[in-house]
Amino acid sequence: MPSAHPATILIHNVIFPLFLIPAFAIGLAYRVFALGYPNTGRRMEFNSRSPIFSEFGELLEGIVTVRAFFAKQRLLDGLHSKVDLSTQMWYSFWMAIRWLLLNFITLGATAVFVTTIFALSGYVSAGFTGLCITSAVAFPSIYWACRAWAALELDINSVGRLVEYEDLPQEPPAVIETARPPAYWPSRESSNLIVVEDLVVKYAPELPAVLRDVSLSLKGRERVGLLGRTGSGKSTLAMSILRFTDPTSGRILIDGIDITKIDLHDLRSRLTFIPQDGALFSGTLRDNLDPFKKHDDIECLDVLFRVHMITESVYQSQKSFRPAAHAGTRPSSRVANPPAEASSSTALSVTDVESKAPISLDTKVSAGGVNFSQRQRQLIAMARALLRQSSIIVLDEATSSIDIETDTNIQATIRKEFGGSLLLTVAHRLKTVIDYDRLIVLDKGSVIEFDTPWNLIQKEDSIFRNMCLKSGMFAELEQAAKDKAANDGLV
Ligand SMILES: Nc1ncnc2c1ncn2[C@@H]1O[C@H](COP(=O)(O)OP(=O)(O)OP(=O)(O)O)[C@@H](O)[C@H]1O
Repeated sequence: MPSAHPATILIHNVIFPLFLIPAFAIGLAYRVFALGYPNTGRRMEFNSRSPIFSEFGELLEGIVTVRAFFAKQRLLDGLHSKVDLSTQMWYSFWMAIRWLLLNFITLGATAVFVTTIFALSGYVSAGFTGLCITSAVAFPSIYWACRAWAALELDINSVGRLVEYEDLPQEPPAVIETARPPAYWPSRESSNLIVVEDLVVKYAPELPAVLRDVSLSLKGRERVGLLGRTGSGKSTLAMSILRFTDPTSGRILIDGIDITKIDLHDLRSRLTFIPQDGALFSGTLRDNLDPFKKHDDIECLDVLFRVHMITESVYQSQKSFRPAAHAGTRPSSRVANPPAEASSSTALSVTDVESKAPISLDTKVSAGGVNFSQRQRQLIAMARALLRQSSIIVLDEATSSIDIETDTNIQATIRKEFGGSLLLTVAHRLKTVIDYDRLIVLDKGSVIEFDTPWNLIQKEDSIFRNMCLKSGMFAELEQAAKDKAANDGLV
């Protein structure tokens, strides 16, 4: 093989670096396109798609409200515009991909062209030219690297979100072995069963206080109504007792124990909460009533009957087929004597079963209890509370979606069955709580009135009296409050 001419070698060594100029320019162009793409293409499309899913999910959750307010068209238009935007972004995304591919192919062709020019000028050996051209032809495959990189970035974003969720403030550990309350806690005989001291609650450090310096003391076996305008903090106070929100300052003592010092499981297993919309899980009705299988079937049927979920005829027929199924559990003390009001003619005529098939303990419950109405879910929550017989029961507007007739029956059941417990009811109906022992009236997070219904209704400038006057049932409420006070020997 003839050796290269010395002049050629000189030219190679001095002039060849000239090739670096177009190589640098082409490399820079690749970099600009490659870095620009992930910021524009996939992210635009991704960001415009997630609002559709979240809005659709919210829409399904609130479909009843949407229909009630005839907001279907407005929300549909909103959803359509989001779908339009996402489609535009999707189109732009694919156009960006094509644009990127076109640019990369052009850059690859430019690189081949420049190499060829250098080769033709004789400055580069044939072998080196071949190597350069082969490499330049492969340059557009950077395109796939770009797409993979963009996909990786988006996936890493999802991991980033998971890491964020990991850093969210957590509830305290479920079990604090060193601070377990005694088995008899909380005692229903305590004269200071719930004591709230200077309680301040905020939902977030930057938000204003929802409860401000709330102080009160509730006795065992007392029935206390919690009243106030919307947003006054009734639910927050009720939830604070179960530590759904922790105090910003102040404390809540239950039968002498600060509830922040014991574990959540102990606290919540000793109290009963009947929420507005009782949560149910998938399984049978029996599983929902008594998940830990502590009661026999007849006790479960008994409580269903007591809350008017089943009629007396259904109760009697199912009872006869069900001996006490769970050996070793305590026998029902109530079965022999069905509740007085349940055996009355009113109870006999009440049919609370909304479906035609009679409800039994084996009735299937779908996840979330969606095959039961909200009213039935509340009744089941009440039946569960009856089974548990806790010394503290918190009811959050538990009768708000129940018709007047059923409400009357339920109220009678509550009075009879929960007599041995401290009952704290978040109420919207004055009638519900007018014969309670005491009423708490909240306004803007502060307790402004706390007395017996009779004392409050008599007070000329009391907010409770004003509420009664505005209800249009003043005379009836006043009489009920007076009867209650007379019963208690207060008048
Ligand atoms: N999760 C939350 N995050 C932030 N603020 C909240 C939250 N829940 C309630 N609030 C605010 O706390 C205040 C009190 O709400 P709360 O639900 O306790 O009042 P309420 O008297 O029970 O009202 P309602 O009668 O409408 O149920 C309201 O201003 C409400 O906007």
